[in-house]
Amino acid sequence: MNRPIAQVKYVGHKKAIKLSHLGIHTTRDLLYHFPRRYEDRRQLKPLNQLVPGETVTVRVMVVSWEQRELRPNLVLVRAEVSDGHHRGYALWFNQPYIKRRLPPGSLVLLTGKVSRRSIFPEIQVEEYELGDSEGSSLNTGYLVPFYPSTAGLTQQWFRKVVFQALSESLPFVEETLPLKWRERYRLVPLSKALKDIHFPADEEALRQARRRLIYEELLIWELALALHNHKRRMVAPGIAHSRDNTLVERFLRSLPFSLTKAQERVIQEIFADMEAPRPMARLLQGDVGSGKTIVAAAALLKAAAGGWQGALMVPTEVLAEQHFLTFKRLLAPLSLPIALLTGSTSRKDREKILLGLEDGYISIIIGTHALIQQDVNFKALGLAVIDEQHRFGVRQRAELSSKGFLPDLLVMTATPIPRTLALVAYGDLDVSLLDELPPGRKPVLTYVLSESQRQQAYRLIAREVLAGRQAYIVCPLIEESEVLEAAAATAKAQELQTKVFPGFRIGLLHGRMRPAEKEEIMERFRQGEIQILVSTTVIEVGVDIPNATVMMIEGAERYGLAQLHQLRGRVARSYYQAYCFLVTRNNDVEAKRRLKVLVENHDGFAIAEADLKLRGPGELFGTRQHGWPEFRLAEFPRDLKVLEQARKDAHFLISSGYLDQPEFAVLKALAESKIQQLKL
Ligand SMILES: Nc1ncnc2c1ncn2[C@@H]1O[C@H](COP(=O)(O)OP(=O)(O)OP(=O)(O)O)[C@@H](O)[C@H]1O
Repeated sequence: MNRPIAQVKYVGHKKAIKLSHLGIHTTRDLLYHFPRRYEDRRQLKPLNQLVPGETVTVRVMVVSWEQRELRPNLVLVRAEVSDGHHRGYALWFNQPYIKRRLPPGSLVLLTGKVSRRSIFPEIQVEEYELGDSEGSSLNTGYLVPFYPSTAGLTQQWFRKVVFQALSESLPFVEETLPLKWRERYRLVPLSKALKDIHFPADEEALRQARRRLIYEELLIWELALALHNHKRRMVAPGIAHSRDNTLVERFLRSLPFSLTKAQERVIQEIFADMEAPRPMARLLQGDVGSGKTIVAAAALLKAAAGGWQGALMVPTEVLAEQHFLTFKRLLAPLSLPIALLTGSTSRKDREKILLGLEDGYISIIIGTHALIQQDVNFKALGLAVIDEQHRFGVRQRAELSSKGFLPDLLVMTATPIPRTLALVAYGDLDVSLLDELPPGRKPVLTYVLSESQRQQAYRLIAREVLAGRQAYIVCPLIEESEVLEAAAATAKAQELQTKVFPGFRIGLLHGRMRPAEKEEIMERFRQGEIQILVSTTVIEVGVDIPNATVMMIEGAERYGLAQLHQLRGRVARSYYQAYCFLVTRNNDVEAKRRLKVLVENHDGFAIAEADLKLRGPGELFGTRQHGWPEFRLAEFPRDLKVLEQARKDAHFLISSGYLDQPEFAVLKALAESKIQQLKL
């Protein structure tokens, strides 16, 4: 199974390089490179039974060719084909060389979409295969696999090589699940599952193969997380923070408000964990504006009061700066040394800070991923807090913790994640919930507007600004182009300043600005000097300016619901009534229907569930690489039940000691290599 792929027949050096681009280096990798779809080629239809609009595969002979230039740069090549009884046509566009590949008389399998202009059907060919070529039996007559591929590797070649690799290695496949375990869930053996996932005899065989492989994939994932945490907790005792809360209590009394019940409860849960000698691993979930910052401050302060250092890592510089200012203000009476470290900290300051962290002078450090760079060392890191974790991965979390010796870990997220999904993304963390907003918060009045109705929003913005409040106007999301996004925001700000709000002070914020510029703009907005802030989504997470009461989002249909809820959360942070306008294209009925969810719901969890159903978990977390694990077969929420079972099983296998039995050795090794791969 672990043989280099180049040793498999038909592969060779050149193809091996191509395969490596797909992450395939060994036979095992190839066998775990699963088809992305299958095509039912068990019954090839005769040409006279084709229905326009359907995608079919037919086996035909090429009779003759013709070629026509339909317009400049559009060449049609058309073959008359026959299935022995009936006539039809096969079409290719701009591929005149096809004629040479398939001279009259060639037997060929054509896959494509059917249309009918005359009495004979036409097939616009998406794929063709020589019908009598070597290995053709792999390409027809059953559920035919289609692989994720790359240039220069055809589907036929893939099928041939996978088949070859299967026949060479199936006898040596090491079963990962002992018979008894498989019987419990009625799972097929691994060798059968691997064969059937590539070349299933029928739908049922495919279903069983997938069931088996999904369970295995999730079990290995859960085992890796559980083993990692188990070790973390067992290897050595963690830090037992001091039980003396004098300083924390003084701090809490100094706040201009009293804590909500939920904040009190959550702080107690966190403190109990911190005082215990076991390393804390806790996820704090709280809807936007529920007051997570105070909770983090209390925990960091508790660590610092007992002589340990605390670190708070956040995803953006804007946010780091904001938290730094808040903490400085909140903790000023306690005269604790606090520092800010981001990518734009000057070299001189950075050196000073690194020294302060090493000799223990700095008690609390706030920063971006600049905190996990190699040369950052702590004297005694006792608590690591990570805010907005879905922007980081499991790995960054581990990197920050590794700066101390088993420090307590608190992960905070504002994206309300359904409990079960949190398990996938965060693994084995205990969960605390801030399920209450500070008193007096009114739901944000939310309206969906067409572009042609935008004047309504402008009128309300004018009214609010005149009353002393402030507004955000967020420009449309342009994926993968910060440059275009910045340009659009700049143009928008100009238009608003000259045409719509000439009397108001308008500011501009986008991702292409230097961090110092961004900070300055945010500070001027915070001070009320800027009245309307035109921005890209850089303000999405965590920005806290209670005087802002209007959020207008252009091109709202481009955002996920959970993301819009985040943005709207920027204006629900005070006693003032706040407003949110979601502007979409005229007549986009579908978008309007989707956005209605936000008009009707103010609870982040309900919105996240709705978003999950509509767009899938990758979107819920922003983009794919943001900490959401990639699975080969498992999909969420579809496979949540299996995941929960796998999680229970992983814990049982570890706590019962079964995992150390020889029959589970293969499984354990796979889980351990997963830990390596994740760099936990
Ligand atoms: N118990 C409370 N009573 C009144 N106001 C509070 C309370 N707790 C926090 N606040 C205030 O509510 C606002 C939101 O708090 P905070 O920024 O901590 O929210 P958050 O949970 O981090 O939200 P987000 O996810 O949007 O960043 C802040 O202005 C904060 O000072």
